[in-house]
Amino acid sequence: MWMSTVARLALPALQRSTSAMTRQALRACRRPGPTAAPLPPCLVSLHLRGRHTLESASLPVSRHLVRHVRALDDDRQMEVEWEDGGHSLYPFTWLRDNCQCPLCTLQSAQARTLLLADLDIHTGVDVVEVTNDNKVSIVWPDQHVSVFDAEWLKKRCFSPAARLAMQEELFLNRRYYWDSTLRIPSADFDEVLRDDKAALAWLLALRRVGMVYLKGAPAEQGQVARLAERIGYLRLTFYGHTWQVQDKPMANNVAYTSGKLSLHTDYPALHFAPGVQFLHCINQAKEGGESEVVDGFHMAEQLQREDPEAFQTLTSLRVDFTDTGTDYCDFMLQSKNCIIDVDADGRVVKINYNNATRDSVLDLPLHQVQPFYRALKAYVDIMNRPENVVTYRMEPGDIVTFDNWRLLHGRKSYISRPERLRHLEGCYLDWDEVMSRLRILRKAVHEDL
Ligand SMILES: C[N+](C)(C)CCCC(=O)O
Ligand SMILES: O=C(O)CCC(=O)C(=O)O
Ligand SMILES: [Fe+2]
Ligand SMILES: [Zn+2]
Repeated sequence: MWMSTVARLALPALQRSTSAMTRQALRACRRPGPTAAPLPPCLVSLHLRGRHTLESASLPVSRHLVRHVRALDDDRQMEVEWEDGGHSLYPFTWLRDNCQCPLCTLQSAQARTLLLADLDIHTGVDVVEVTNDNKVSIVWPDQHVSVFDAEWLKKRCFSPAARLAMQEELFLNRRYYWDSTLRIPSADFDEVLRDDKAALAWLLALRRVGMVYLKGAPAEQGQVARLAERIGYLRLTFYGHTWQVQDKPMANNVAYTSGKLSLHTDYPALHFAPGVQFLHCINQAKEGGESEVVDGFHMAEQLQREDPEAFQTLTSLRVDFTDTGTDYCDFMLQSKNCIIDVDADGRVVKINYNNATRDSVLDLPLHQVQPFYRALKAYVDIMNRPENVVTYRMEPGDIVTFDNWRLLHGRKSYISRPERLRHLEGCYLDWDEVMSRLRILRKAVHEDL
């Protein structure tokens, strides 16, 4: 199994920017150039999805100076002319709504106290001017005064490019797509727990690549919970705070047998499936039990290209999923999910597919049943192509952390030995909490420089 070390590679890049750091961390996943030392043949092809460059994700370091401001009263907008020649427009309504003064904002919570009932969405302005400390001050008709920081305004510019850059900084939605040549980004378990830079590199790669391998954890229960605490808190489900993947009598889930698990995302029986999954190998089988993963977003893109009709079907038809049993407590789940979720702009955002929990109830008109199976088969066939699948074998102490909205994972069947049971411990988190920690770490690491 070939891997690249995210933490170590990320360090020198920190002097530049977060995005440079990501780039550095991810460079490890690329196939080395012809000048590199003799290398294993099976490395990497990643390509970046998205329209803009990595640089736009960087935290701004330059200082933006305001040259001039003026009120465009007819448009009810304020225009800022920047020292570098650029211009930004800000609607009066938005400016009044976002007044940062202690009357309009609860400073301790950085939250708006101004009520919408008290916002005049047709307001004019009396005076706009640049202060001598590079701020913009506005006097409103009722003589309320707002003062805006130039940097703060610049980041909130409404131009398409500025909005795109801000959204990328907040959400890191650009992904590196991969296939079987991926070198799984890897990091040291203890380092990630101890060191903020290592933790940041881990979460950046988890977001961009969708998967990071952590090595060196103790081969005993409790480690995925420690890792979840590093971020915030884990996601409780009916299978418990953490759960033990073992061959169990009267298994309440196909995962708890020694059988093969075809490529799946976990928990499509929930309408909001867990965003992130950790799996820690405590004991591996002597024979079988190897792991497989594919990049579900990349596979969806391939499906869209090769078979647009199937893509259309899987992004529009909602499929029933079901899960009944007892574990943390008794449960009887039903959900309806598209196999491929797209956002309002048609971008793939989440895969929901576990063949084991797909319900026999299929809420489709008769004529859509066969087209649905045809489409699902087309997607699964693409996933199962050897050039798309990454195979690895977990050993005791290994933890795989991955994007459960994006990756599909599976395992080969194994021979179960009761005296030395194969044992993985797993847990879930959600992306909101993971991204929250990522932003805090990014801020802390940048301020530390
Ligand atoms: C591993 N486990 C049992 C917690 C969940 C398996 C995934 C699923 O049923 O969708
Ligand atoms: O046993 C494994 O390797 C994977 C288990 C799994 O996918 C699951 O528990 O959902
Ligand atoms: Fe799973
Ligand atoms: Zn105010």
